Amino acid sequence: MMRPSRPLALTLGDPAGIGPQLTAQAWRSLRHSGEGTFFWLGDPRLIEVAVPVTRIETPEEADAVFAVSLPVLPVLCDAAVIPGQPHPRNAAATISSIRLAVEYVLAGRAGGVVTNPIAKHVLAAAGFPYPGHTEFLAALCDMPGEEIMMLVSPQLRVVPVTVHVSLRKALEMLTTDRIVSVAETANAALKRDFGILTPRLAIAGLNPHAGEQGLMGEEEITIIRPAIEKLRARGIDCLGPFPPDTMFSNTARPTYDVAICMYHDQALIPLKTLDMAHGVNVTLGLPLIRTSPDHGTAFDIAGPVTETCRADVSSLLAAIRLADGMSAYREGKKS
Ligand SMILES: NC(=O)c1ccc[n+]([C@@H]2O[C@H](COP(=O)([O-])OP(=O)(O)OC[C@H]3O[C@@H](n4cnc5c(N)ncnc54)[C@H](O)[C@@H]3O)[C@@H](O)[C@H]2O)c1
Ligand SMILES: N[C@H](C(=O)O)[C@H](O)COP(=O)(O)O
Repeated sequence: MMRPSRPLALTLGDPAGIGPQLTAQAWRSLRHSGEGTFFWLGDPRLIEVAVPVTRIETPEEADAVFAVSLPVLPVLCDAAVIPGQPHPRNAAATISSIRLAVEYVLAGRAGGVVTNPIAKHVLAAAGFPYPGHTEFLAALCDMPGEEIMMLVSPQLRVVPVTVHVSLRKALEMLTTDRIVSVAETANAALKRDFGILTPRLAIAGLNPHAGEQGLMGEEEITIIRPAIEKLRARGIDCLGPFPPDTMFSNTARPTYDVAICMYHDQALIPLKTLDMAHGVNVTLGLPLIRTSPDHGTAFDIAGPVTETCRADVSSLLAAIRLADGMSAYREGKKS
Protein backbone atom coordinates (compact mmCIF):
# COMPACT_ATOMS: atom_id res chain seq x y z
CA MET A 1 0.00 0.00 0.00
CA MET A 2 1.29 3.47 -0.82
CA ARG A 3 1.58 5.92 2.04
CA PRO A 4 -0.78 8.92 1.99
CA SER A 5 0.98 12.17 1.34
CA ARG A 6 -0.52 13.83 4.41
CA PRO A 7 0.24 12.65 7.95
CA LEU A 8 -2.48 11.54 10.31
CA ALA A 9 -3.26 13.68 13.37
CA LEU A 10 -3.21 11.60 16.56
CA THR A 11 -4.90 13.26 19.53
CA LEU A 12 -3.85 13.45 23.17
CA GLY A 13 -6.85 11.62 24.67
CA ASP A 14 -6.99 11.61 28.46
CA PRO A 15 -3.35 12.12 29.46
CA ALA A 16 -3.84 10.03 32.61
CA GLY A 17 -4.98 7.03 30.58
CA ILE A 18 -2.96 4.69 28.38
CA GLY A 19 -2.90 7.10 25.41
CA PRO A 20 0.66 8.43 25.98
CA GLN A 21 2.09 4.90 26.38
CA LEU A 22 0.26 3.69 23.28
CA THR A 23 1.41 6.72 21.29
CA ALA A 24 5.06 6.00 22.06
CA GLN A 25 4.62 2.32 21.25
CA ALA A 26 2.75 3.06 18.01
CA TRP A 27 5.58 5.32 16.87
CA ARG A 28 8.16 2.61 17.68
CA SER A 29 6.14 0.09 15.67
CA LEU A 30 5.50 2.27 12.63
CA ARG A 31 8.55 4.53 12.28
CA HIS A 32 10.24 2.30 9.70
CA SER A 33 7.13 0.68 8.22
CA GLY A 34 6.33 3.23 5.53
CA GLU A 35 2.68 3.33 6.60
CA GLY A 36 0.69 5.48 8.96
CA THR A 37 2.94 8.51 9.41
CA PHE A 38 1.38 10.56 12.18
CA PHE A 39 2.03 13.49 14.46
CA TRP A 40 0.83 13.69 18.05
CA LEU A 41 -1.16 16.66 19.29
CA GLY A 42 -0.07 16.15 22.86
CA ASP A 43 2.22 17.14 25.68
CA PRO A 44 5.84 16.30 24.80
CA ARG A 45 6.83 16.30 28.49
CA LEU A 46 4.82 13.09 28.99
CA ILE A 47 6.65 11.12 26.38
CA GLU A 48 10.13 12.49 25.68
CA VAL A 49 11.67 10.47 28.52
CA ALA A 50 10.92 7.32 26.56
CA VAL A 51 11.13 8.21 22.86
CA PRO A 52 12.98 10.89 20.88
CA VAL A 53 10.64 13.77 20.17
CA THR A 54 10.73 16.62 17.65
CA ARG A 55 8.50 19.55 18.50
CA ILE A 56 6.86 20.71 15.29
CA GLU A 57 4.79 23.78 14.52
CA THR A 58 2.98 22.51 11.42
CA PRO A 59 1.76 19.09 10.20
CA GLU A 60 3.91 19.51 7.10
CA GLU A 61 7.05 18.98 9.22
CA ALA A 62 5.99 15.52 10.41
CA ASP A 63 6.97 13.38 7.45
CA ALA A 64 10.61 14.43 7.39
CA VAL A 65 11.29 13.51 11.02
CA PHE A 66 9.01 10.51 11.55
CA ALA A 67 11.65 7.82 10.99
CA VAL A 68 13.97 9.25 13.65
CA SER A 69 11.69 10.95 16.17
CA LEU A 70 8.06 11.29 17.14
CA PRO A 71 6.68 14.55 15.73
CA VAL A 72 4.74 16.36 18.46
CA LEU A 73 2.68 19.48 17.91
CA PRO A 74 2.54 20.65 21.51
CA VAL A 75 -0.76 20.78 23.38
CA LEU A 76 0.23 21.27 27.00
CA CYS A 77 -1.62 19.90 30.03
CA ASP A 78 -2.50 22.45 32.72
CA ALA A 79 -2.27 20.10 35.73
CA ALA A 80 0.36 17.51 36.63
CA VAL A 81 -0.45 14.21 34.95
CA ILE A 82 -0.66 11.24 37.32
CA PRO A 83 -1.28 8.01 35.41
CA GLY A 84 -4.57 6.45 36.43
CA GLN A 85 -5.83 9.64 38.11
CA PRO A 86 -7.61 11.84 35.57
CA HIS A 87 -7.72 15.55 36.37
CA PRO A 88 -10.59 17.77 35.15
CA ARG A 89 -8.13 20.64 34.61
CA ASN A 90 -6.53 18.63 31.82
CA ALA A 91 -9.83 18.35 29.98
CA ALA A 92 -9.02 21.60 28.16
CA ALA A 93 -5.91 20.06 26.58
CA THR A 94 -7.82 16.90 25.64
CA ILE A 95 -10.53 18.93 23.94
CA SER A 96 -8.17 21.37 22.29
CA SER A 97 -6.18 18.49 20.79
CA ILE A 98 -9.32 17.07 19.13
CA ARG A 99 -10.36 20.50 17.90
CA LEU A 100 -6.95 21.18 16.35
CA ALA A 101 -6.80 17.76 14.70
CA VAL A 102 -10.15 18.38 13.04
CA GLU A 103 -9.06 21.83 11.88
CA TYR A 104 -5.93 20.39 10.23
CA VAL A 105 -7.91 17.65 8.49
CA LEU A 106 -10.66 19.97 7.27
CA ALA A 107 -7.97 22.33 5.96
CA GLY A 108 -6.43 19.43 3.99
CA ARG A 109 -3.21 19.51 6.03
CA ALA A 110 -3.65 16.11 7.70
CA GLY A 111 -5.04 12.93 6.16
CA GLY A 112 -7.33 11.95 9.02
CA VAL A 113 -7.93 12.12 12.75
CA VAL A 114 -6.98 9.19 14.96
CA THR A 115 -8.16 9.68 18.52
CA ASN A 116 -6.66 8.37 21.74
CA PRO A 117 -9.30 7.40 24.31
CA ILE A 118 -11.08 10.00 26.41
CA ALA A 119 -13.04 9.47 29.62
CA LYS A 120 -16.48 10.82 29.02
CA HIS A 121 -17.27 11.45 32.68
CA VAL A 122 -14.02 13.43 33.19
CA LEU A 123 -14.82 15.73 30.28
CA ALA A 124 -18.45 16.04 31.41
CA ALA A 125 -17.25 17.14 34.87
CA ALA A 126 -15.32 19.92 33.14
CA GLY A 127 -18.46 21.07 31.30
CA PHE A 128 -17.96 19.27 27.98
CA PRO A 129 -21.48 18.92 26.57
CA TYR A 130 -20.97 15.96 24.20
CA PRO A 131 -21.31 12.27 25.11
CA GLY A 132 -18.24 11.26 23.08
CA HIS A 133 -15.88 12.06 20.23
CA THR A 134 -18.44 11.04 17.64
CA GLU A 135 -20.92 13.76 18.56
CA PHE A 136 -18.19 16.38 19.18
CA LEU A 137 -16.68 15.73 15.75
CA ALA A 138 -20.08 16.26 14.14
CA ALA A 139 -20.40 19.59 15.96
CA LEU A 140 -16.90 20.63 14.85
CA CYS A 141 -17.85 19.78 11.26
CA ASP A 142 -21.07 21.78 11.70
CA MET A 143 -23.08 18.65 10.95
CA PRO A 144 -24.77 17.70 14.25
CA GLY A 145 -26.89 14.59 13.92
CA GLU A 146 -25.15 13.37 10.76
CA GLU A 147 -22.55 11.31 12.64
CA ILE A 148 -22.55 7.53 12.41
CA MET A 149 -20.42 5.13 14.47
CA MET A 150 -19.04 2.00 12.84
CA LEU A 151 -16.80 -0.55 14.56
CA VAL A 152 -14.61 -2.66 12.36
CA SER A 153 -12.60 -5.78 13.13
CA PRO A 154 -11.16 -8.51 10.92
CA GLN A 155 -14.24 -10.64 11.62
CA LEU A 156 -17.11 -8.18 11.78
CA ARG A 157 -18.34 -4.66 11.01
CA VAL A 158 -21.20 -3.18 13.05
CA VAL A 159 -23.11 0.10 12.98
CA PRO A 160 -25.45 0.99 15.86
CA VAL A 161 -28.47 3.05 14.75
CA THR A 162 -28.61 4.72 18.18
CA VAL A 163 -25.39 5.41 20.07
CA HIS A 164 -24.60 7.15 23.36
CA VAL A 165 -28.06 7.19 24.93
CA SER A 166 -29.86 5.09 27.52
CA LEU A 167 -31.64 1.98 26.32
CA ARG A 168 -34.98 3.66 27.04
CA LYS A 169 -34.03 6.70 24.95
CA ALA A 170 -32.67 4.43 22.19
CA LEU A 171 -36.11 2.84 21.84
CA GLU A 172 -37.73 6.27 21.59
CA MET A 173 -35.26 7.30 18.90
CA LEU A 174 -35.72 4.23 16.73
CA THR A 175 -37.61 5.17 13.57
CA THR A 176 -37.81 3.82 10.03
CA ASP A 177 -36.23 7.01 8.69
CA ARG A 178 -33.32 6.79 11.12
CA ILE A 179 -32.57 3.17 10.18
CA VAL A 180 -32.72 4.06 6.47
CA SER A 181 -30.44 7.05 6.85
CA VAL A 182 -27.84 5.18 8.96
CA ALA A 183 -27.85 2.19 6.60
CA GLU A 184 -27.45 4.43 3.55
CA THR A 185 -24.44 6.17 5.10
CA ALA A 186 -22.86 2.82 6.01
CA ASN A 187 -23.49 1.51 2.50
CA ALA A 188 -21.87 4.56 0.88
CA ALA A 189 -18.86 4.40 3.23
CA LEU A 190 -18.22 0.72 2.51
CA LYS A 191 -18.11 1.53 -1.20
CA ARG A 192 -15.95 4.64 -0.90
CA ASP A 193 -13.56 3.83 1.91
CA PHE A 194 -13.41 0.03 1.98
CA GLY A 195 -13.52 -0.85 -1.72
CA ILE A 196 -16.67 -3.02 -1.41
CA LEU A 197 -18.57 -2.54 -4.68
CA THR A 198 -21.95 -3.93 -3.54
CA PRO A 199 -22.11 -4.01 0.25
CA ARG A 200 -24.37 -6.63 1.84
CA LEU A 201 -26.21 -5.25 4.86
CA ALA A 202 -27.72 -7.43 7.59
CA ILE A 203 -30.34 -5.59 9.62
CA ALA A 204 -30.79 -6.74 13.20
CA GLY A 205 -34.12 -7.14 14.90
CA LEU A 206 -34.71 -5.48 18.25
CA ASN A 207 -36.63 -8.01 20.28
CA PRO A 208 -36.02 -11.65 21.21
CA HIS A 209 -36.37 -13.84 18.10
CA ALA A 210 -36.76 -10.66 16.06
CA GLY A 211 -40.20 -10.25 17.61
CA GLU A 212 -41.46 -13.79 16.82
CA GLN A 213 -44.11 -12.50 14.40
CA GLY A 214 -45.20 -9.78 16.82
CA LEU A 215 -45.54 -12.05 19.85
CA MET A 216 -42.49 -10.57 21.55
CA GLY A 217 -42.59 -7.01 20.28
CA GLU A 218 -43.85 -5.17 17.22
CA GLU A 219 -40.93 -2.91 16.27
CA GLU A 220 -39.76 -5.40 13.64
CA ILE A 221 -43.16 -5.14 11.91
CA THR A 222 -43.84 -1.44 12.36
CA ILE A 223 -40.35 0.09 12.12
CA ILE A 224 -37.61 -2.25 10.90
CA ARG A 225 -39.29 -4.12 8.02
CA PRO A 226 -40.51 -0.87 6.40
CA ALA A 227 -36.90 0.41 6.58
CA ILE A 228 -35.61 -2.73 4.85
CA GLU A 229 -38.25 -2.34 2.13
CA LYS A 230 -37.24 1.29 1.56
CA LEU A 231 -33.56 0.39 1.39
CA ARG A 232 -34.18 -2.44 -1.07
CA ALA A 233 -36.30 -0.13 -3.20
CA ARG A 234 -33.26 2.17 -3.35
CA GLY A 235 -31.10 -0.67 -4.68
CA ILE A 236 -29.31 -1.51 -1.43
CA ASP A 237 -28.61 -5.19 -0.80
CA CYS A 238 -30.04 -5.75 2.66
CA LEU A 239 -31.77 -8.55 4.49
CA GLY A 240 -33.42 -8.94 7.88
CA PRO A 241 -34.59 -8.33 10.47
CA PHE A 242 -32.43 -11.10 11.88
CA PRO A 243 -32.70 -12.49 15.42
CA PRO A 244 -29.87 -10.69 17.22
CA ASP A 245 -28.75 -13.76 19.17
CA THR A 246 -27.75 -15.76 16.08
CA MET A 247 -26.76 -13.19 13.46
CA PHE A 248 -23.20 -12.90 14.80
CA SER A 249 -22.43 -16.63 14.67
CA ASN A 250 -19.43 -17.98 12.78
CA THR A 251 -21.66 -19.19 9.96
CA ALA A 252 -23.78 -16.03 9.71
CA ARG A 253 -21.02 -13.38 9.71
CA PRO A 254 -19.51 -14.26 6.33
CA THR A 255 -22.89 -13.68 4.66
CA TYR A 256 -22.82 -9.89 5.15
CA ASP A 257 -20.41 -6.94 5.10
CA VAL A 258 -21.97 -4.94 7.93
CA ALA A 259 -24.54 -5.53 10.64
CA ILE A 260 -26.88 -2.59 11.21
CA CYS A 261 -27.81 -2.83 14.88
CA MET A 262 -30.54 -1.10 16.83
CA TYR A 263 -28.56 0.07 19.87
CA HIS A 264 -24.98 0.52 21.13
CA ASP A 265 -24.41 -2.72 23.02
CA GLN A 266 -26.20 -4.92 20.48
CA ALA A 267 -23.45 -3.85 18.09
CA LEU A 268 -20.42 -3.48 20.34
CA ILE A 269 -20.72 -6.57 22.56
CA PRO A 270 -20.23 -9.08 19.71
CA LEU A 271 -17.45 -7.04 18.16
CA LYS A 272 -15.44 -6.51 21.35
CA THR A 273 -16.03 -10.10 22.47
CA LEU A 274 -14.79 -11.52 19.19
CA ASP A 275 -11.65 -9.39 18.99
CA MET A 276 -11.16 -6.37 21.24
CA ALA A 277 -7.48 -6.14 20.36
CA HIS A 278 -8.06 -5.43 16.69
CA GLY A 279 -11.33 -3.49 16.77
CA VAL A 280 -11.41 0.04 15.38
CA ASN A 281 -14.04 2.70 15.87
CA VAL A 282 -14.70 4.70 12.68
CA THR A 283 -16.84 7.81 12.38
CA LEU A 284 -18.91 7.97 9.19
CA GLY A 285 -21.20 10.62 7.75
CA LEU A 286 -18.76 13.53 8.22
CA PRO A 287 -16.36 15.11 5.75
CA LEU A 288 -13.28 13.66 7.46
CA ILE A 289 -11.66 10.35 8.21
CA ARG A 290 -11.67 9.52 11.92
CA THR A 291 -10.64 6.27 13.54
CA SER A 292 -9.96 5.25 17.12
CA PRO A 293 -9.02 2.16 19.08
CA ASP A 294 -12.11 0.33 20.33
CA HIS A 295 -11.05 0.40 23.98
CA GLY A 296 -11.15 3.16 26.55
CA THR A 297 -8.67 4.96 28.79
CA ALA A 298 -7.86 1.83 30.85
CA PHE A 299 -6.98 3.90 33.95
CA ASP A 300 -6.47 0.64 35.86
CA ILE A 301 -3.31 -0.19 33.89
CA ALA A 302 -2.09 3.31 32.99
CA GLY A 303 1.49 4.08 34.00
CA PRO A 304 4.32 6.40 33.06
CA VAL A 305 5.64 6.16 29.52
CA THR A 306 8.69 3.92 29.52
CA GLU A 307 10.59 1.87 27.00
CA THR A 308 8.16 -0.97 27.40
CA CYS A 309 4.41 -0.70 27.05
CA ARG A 310 2.12 -2.66 29.35
CA ALA A 311 -1.00 -1.83 27.37
CA ASP A 312 -1.76 -3.66 24.13
CA VAL A 313 -1.13 -1.28 21.22
CA SER A 314 -2.81 -3.50 18.59
CA SER A 315 -6.09 -1.60 18.44
CA LEU A 316 -4.38 1.80 18.06
CA LEU A 317 -2.14 0.36 15.33
CA ALA A 318 -5.22 -1.05 13.60
CA ALA A 319 -6.87 2.40 13.87
CA ILE A 320 -3.84 4.13 12.34
CA ARG A 321 -3.58 1.57 9.54
CA LEU A 322 -7.29 1.78 8.78
CA ALA A 323 -7.19 5.60 8.58
CA ASP A 324 -4.16 5.25 6.32
CA GLY A 325 -6.03 2.77 4.10
CA MET A 326 -9.20 4.89 3.96
CA SER A 327 -7.11 7.91 3.04
CA ALA A 328 -5.48 5.90 0.26
CA TYR A 329 -8.91 4.90 -1.12
CA ARG A 330 -10.02 8.52 -1.10
CA GLU A 331 -6.84 9.73 -2.77
CA GLY A 332 -7.23 7.07 -5.46
CA LYS A 333 -4.01 5.30 -4.45
CA LYS A 334 -5.88 2.10 -3.69
CA SER A 335 -8.85 0.46 -5.41
N1 LIG B 1 -12.76 5.91 22.06
C1 LIG B 1 -12.87 6.33 23.30
O1 LIG B 1 -12.54 7.46 23.61
C2 LIG B 1 -13.43 5.39 24.35
C3 LIG B 1 -13.90 4.11 24.06
C4 LIG B 1 -14.43 3.31 25.08
C5 LIG B 1 -14.46 3.78 26.39
N2 LIG B 1 -14.00 5.04 26.63
C6 LIG B 1 -13.92 5.58 28.00
O2 LIG B 1 -12.93 4.87 28.72
C7 LIG B 1 -13.24 4.92 30.10
C8 LIG B 1 -13.01 3.56 30.71
O3 LIG B 1 -13.95 2.66 30.13
P1 LIG B 1 -14.01 1.11 30.41
O4 LIG B 1 -13.32 0.80 31.70
O5 LIG B 1 -15.41 0.69 30.21
O6 LIG B 1 -13.23 0.44 29.21
P2 LIG B 1 -11.66 0.29 28.93
O7 LIG B 1 -11.59 -0.19 27.52
O8 LIG B 1 -10.92 1.51 29.28
O9 LIG B 1 -11.16 -0.87 29.91
C9 LIG B 1 -11.81 -2.14 30.03
C10 LIG B 1 -10.79 -3.20 30.45
O10 LIG B 1 -9.95 -3.50 29.33
C11 LIG B 1 -8.58 -3.24 29.66
N3 LIG B 1 -7.96 -2.62 28.49
C12 LIG B 1 -8.49 -1.63 27.72
N4 LIG B 1 -7.64 -1.29 26.75
C13 LIG B 1 -6.55 -2.08 26.90
C14 LIG B 1 -5.32 -2.20 26.18
N5 LIG B 1 -5.04 -1.44 25.10
N6 LIG B 1 -4.41 -3.10 26.60
C15 LIG B 1 -4.68 -3.88 27.69
N7 LIG B 1 -5.83 -3.81 28.39
C16 LIG B 1 -6.75 -2.93 28.00
C17 LIG B 1 -8.58 -2.28 30.84
O11 LIG B 1 -7.40 -2.40 31.59
C18 LIG B 1 -9.85 -2.72 31.56
O12 LIG B 1 -9.55 -3.78 32.42
C19 LIG B 1 -14.68 5.41 30.22
O13 LIG B 1 -14.67 6.69 30.78
C20 LIG B 1 -15.20 5.45 28.79
O14 LIG B 1 -16.00 6.57 28.54
C21 LIG B 1 -13.47 5.84 25.67
N1 LIG C 1 -18.97 3.82 22.10
C1 LIG C 1 -17.57 3.60 21.96
C2 LIG C 1 -17.13 2.33 22.59
O1 LIG C 1 -17.77 1.89 23.53
O2 LIG C 1 -16.12 1.80 22.17
C3 LIG C 1 -16.80 4.66 22.66
O3 LIG C 1 -17.44 5.08 23.79
C4 LIG C 1 -16.23 5.66 21.82
O4 LIG C 1 -17.07 6.70 21.55
P1 LIG C 1 -16.47 8.00 20.85
O5 LIG C 1 -15.62 7.53 19.72
O6 LIG C 1 -17.67 8.72 20.39
O7 LIG C 1 -15.71 8.72 21.90
